[in-house]
Amino acid sequence: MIDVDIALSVADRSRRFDLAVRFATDAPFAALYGPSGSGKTLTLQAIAGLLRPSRGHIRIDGRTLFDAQAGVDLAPAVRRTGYLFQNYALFPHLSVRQNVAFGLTSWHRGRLSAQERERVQHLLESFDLATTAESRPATLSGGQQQRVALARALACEPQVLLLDEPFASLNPMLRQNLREELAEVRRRWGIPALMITHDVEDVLALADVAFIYERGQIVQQIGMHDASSRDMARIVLDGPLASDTSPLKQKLRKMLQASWSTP
Ligand SMILES: Nc1ncnc2c1ncn2[C@@H]1O[C@H](COP(=O)(O)OP(=O)(O)OP(=O)(O)O)[C@@H](O)[C@H]1O
Repeated sequence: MIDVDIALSVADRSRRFDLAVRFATDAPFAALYGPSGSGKTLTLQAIAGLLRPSRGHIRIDGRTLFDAQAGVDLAPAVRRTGYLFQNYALFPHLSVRQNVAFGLTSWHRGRLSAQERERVQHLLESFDLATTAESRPATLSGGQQQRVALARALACEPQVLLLDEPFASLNPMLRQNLREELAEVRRRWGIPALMITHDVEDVLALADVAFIYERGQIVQQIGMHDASSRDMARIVLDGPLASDTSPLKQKLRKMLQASWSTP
């Protein structure tokens, strides 16, 4: 169960943004969906402990990561959240093995215990990366790079995976394959995921529930398995892809618009 109820503000000299979101879900795969600048990344950063909310709480499986009233604010390293950054953010100067080990906090102290070395090796093997373990990320395919990023995110034995637009800037063919791979990994490891996306196809292919963001708030929650045509129309037509012109999305738009306008 992911239980989030937080408010926070960020500001620089000229602007200020207020986030106030509340959701609780036990869905295995939840999408945070909405226009650019609506507060999705700030939400993930707050869950990971990279930003401190001014009020509220964050609980995962009953474990409190943050509670303003009770004065609980766990450090990012002990929150057990597996963060998969946009475009994976692999370290180009580190080998695949070192990138995966980076997910373990002790790596930063400069040495891994025998048990941790074993865990890294196990992750490399599970993700079919053992033969590329000493290579640099740039020499890997897109799929292999995603697997390195996932292995790194899983190294800390997370209670939740936080995925920030995992497929942004990938070509459509690769996207499709990587969606399947991500779904399979998530199932195999049995870890719930929160995924930011701008792509309605990610929501349709992966999400059990979608939280629709607008201007720092969640304005709707849509259960994807029993979504009505009106809900679906909202996702496609009112979402950030309303002006998308790809043929598949245009077709879907027409279909949904028709079903939406049928009494
Ligand atoms: N440190 C900061 N100082 C000031 N404003 C910030 C700061 N961090 C984020 N913002 C602003 O907060 C708003 C929400 O940002 P956020 O990154 O959460 O949006 P998002 O929904 O994830 O967008 P995208 O989908 O484009 O990544 C944006 O207007 C952003 O410019």
